[in-house]
Amino acid sequence: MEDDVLVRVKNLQTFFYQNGRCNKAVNGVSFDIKRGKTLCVVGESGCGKSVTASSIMQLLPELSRIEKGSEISYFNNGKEIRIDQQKRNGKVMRSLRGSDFAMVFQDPMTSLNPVYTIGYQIGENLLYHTKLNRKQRKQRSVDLLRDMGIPLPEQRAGEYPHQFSGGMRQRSMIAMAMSCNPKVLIADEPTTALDVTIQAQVFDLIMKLKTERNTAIMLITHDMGVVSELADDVVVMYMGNVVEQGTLEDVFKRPSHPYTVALLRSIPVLGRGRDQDLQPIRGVTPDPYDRPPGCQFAPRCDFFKRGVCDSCMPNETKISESHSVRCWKYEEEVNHA
Ligand SMILES: Nc1ncnc2c1ncn2[C@@H]1O[C@H](COP(=O)(O)OP(=O)(O)OP(=O)(O)O)[C@@H](O)[C@H]1O
Repeated sequence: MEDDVLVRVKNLQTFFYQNGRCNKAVNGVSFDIKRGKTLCVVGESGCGKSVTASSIMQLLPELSRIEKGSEISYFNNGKEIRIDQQKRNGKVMRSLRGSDFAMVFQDPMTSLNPVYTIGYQIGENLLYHTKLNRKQRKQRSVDLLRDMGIPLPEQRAGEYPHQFSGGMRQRSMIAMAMSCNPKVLIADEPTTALDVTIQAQVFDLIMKLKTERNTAIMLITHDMGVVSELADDVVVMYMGNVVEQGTLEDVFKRPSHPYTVALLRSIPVLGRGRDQDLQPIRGVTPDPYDRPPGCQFAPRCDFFKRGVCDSCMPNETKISESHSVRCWKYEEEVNHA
């Protein structure tokens, strides 16, 4: 095992069961989260980004289940901790969450408790995961708020979430997440509720943590512009599958899955010039409870389409050491090479 892999997700399948129907929300997802790297997971709404993150943190919504055959391995000083996904080893996960792995959610107001001060809420995480006494916890909470760029941290630590602006709440959430120096920070659309300038400040902060503390970042976004600025590695998801993954250069310079190509053509990307011709992706995503049997993107694919695409799901094919694609075009090329 390479030393820099901190989380390895292999064939993750997380399904929802409702009224006798099944939604294969995450269906065979594999990737690594590596020390000091930013992995951006990108794809349109409902493709399974958040459910993948919740599966890694073992914080799944009701009605969902991680299926047999799924593997998530956590690495601590090179030692592998594998959680039995069926038994969900709560005690081990609780000790990992907050100390080794932390998560920042889309809307800080849903994660912050309105009746406790910000300082108290940061201190609570320290209480569970460190041996610091009350005074030390208080001091560390103030230091963390200062590190996150919150002015007058001594005073702010004694204030309540409603007294903070949206950007400051998100910074406090990051302070809370970083309180025990986690090795992995999962940020699920952390700037959705913020305006553009504050978004940039929050991303700057996350990137500072990556460089200064060598934290591994898994950043979930639907914004290819953000990906192009921040990612080292990119995972592109569509309807529960990883359709393409590779380094930033692989995915942006040599996009290979028809969905990635369409996604890049449909959004303005910095550096491509003013005359870029934007083309929306035709069609809509299918009903997640009634998915097509073959490639999930086949009904909308304009670039490459064979009969097999409608009937069978392609496997992931490696097209270079760092770059893989789930598309029949590449599977056929590799098999016939
Ligand atoms: N609590 C839930 N109950 C039922 N179905 C859910 C729940 N959460 C997610 N799903 C379903 O799981 C699938 C994946 O959803 P997920 O939230 O992971 O998508 P996403 O890519 O994160 O989208 P967004 O960018 O909108 O957050 C979708 O089909 C969604 O409807």
